[in-house]
Amino acid sequence: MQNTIEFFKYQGTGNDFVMIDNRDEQFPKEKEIIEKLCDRRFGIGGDGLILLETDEKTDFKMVYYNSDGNESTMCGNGGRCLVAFAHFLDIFEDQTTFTAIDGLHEAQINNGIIKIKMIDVDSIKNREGNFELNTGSPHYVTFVEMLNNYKVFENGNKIRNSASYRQEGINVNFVEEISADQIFVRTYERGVEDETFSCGTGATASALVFLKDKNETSVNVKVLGGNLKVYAEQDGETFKNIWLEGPAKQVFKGKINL
Ligand SMILES: N[C@@H](CCC[C@H](N)C(=O)O)C(=O)O
Repeated sequence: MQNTIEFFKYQGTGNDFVMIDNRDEQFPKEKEIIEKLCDRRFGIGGDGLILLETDEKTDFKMVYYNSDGNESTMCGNGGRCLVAFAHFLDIFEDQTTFTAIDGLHEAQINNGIIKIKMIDVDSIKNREGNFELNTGSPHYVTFVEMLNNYKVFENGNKIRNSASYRQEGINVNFVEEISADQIFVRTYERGVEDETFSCGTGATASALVFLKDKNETSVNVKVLGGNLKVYAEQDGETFKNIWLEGPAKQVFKGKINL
C-alpha cells in the first residue's frame, strides 16, 4: 500500500469533494481510508471522495464514495466537479463524455460553469403529496414553507430512517417555491447523514417535481452554497434531456499520509 497520496479538493455550490486521479489504479479502495480522508478533523474533509479513472468507451470514469466511506450512486455536483478536474488535467477541451455508476454522461465547460447531462427519469411517484424519484440517486421531495428556518436535519433524518427507507436510504429534499422560475432547496444526504450545502441530483429531482405538467423547460435552483439551474423536457411521464448547470472550483491541493 502506498503511504502518501496526492489529492485535490473541489467544491460545487458548497458540496465538497476530495478528488483523486486514479488512472494508475494505486488508490486503496478501503472504507476506513475513504472515511478518514473525508473527515473534517482527522483528514482532508469532504461530503464525498471521487476517483477519476480511465474508461474504455468515454473520456474518463467517475467512482463516487460518500463521506461514510461507502461507494454510492450518482452524485450530480460531484460529477460537475469531476468534469472541472478532468479539464484541469487536460483530458478534454470544452465538451466531454464520462461514465458513472448510472451510465454515460455528456458534459460541457464554459468559463467555470459546468453543465452535465443527467439520466432520463421515467416516473415520479406521488406518496400522499410527497414525491419519490431517481435521478441517478434516490430522492424524496417535499414542499415546505419558511425553508430558511426549517429543521432540515431533524426532519430529514427522521424521513431517511423511517421504516420505508431505513435499509436502502434516501436523500431528502425540502423545497420552497420562490417564484415562477426559482425554487429554494435544502437537502439531507444519505451517506453524509447530514444536511449538505447543495446536492446536484437532489436539485434535479426537486426541479423535475416542480416542472412536472408545466410548460417551462428550466428552473433556477437556489441552494445554501449558491445557485444551480436545471433544464428538462417532458415527454408523457418521462423527463428527457435533463441538464444540471452550475459552478465548480478547485479549492486546494496537497499530499496526505494514509
Ligand atoms: N451530493 C450528491 C449526491 C451524492 C449521493 C448521495 N449522498 C447518495 O448516496 O444517494 C449530488 O450532488 O447529487
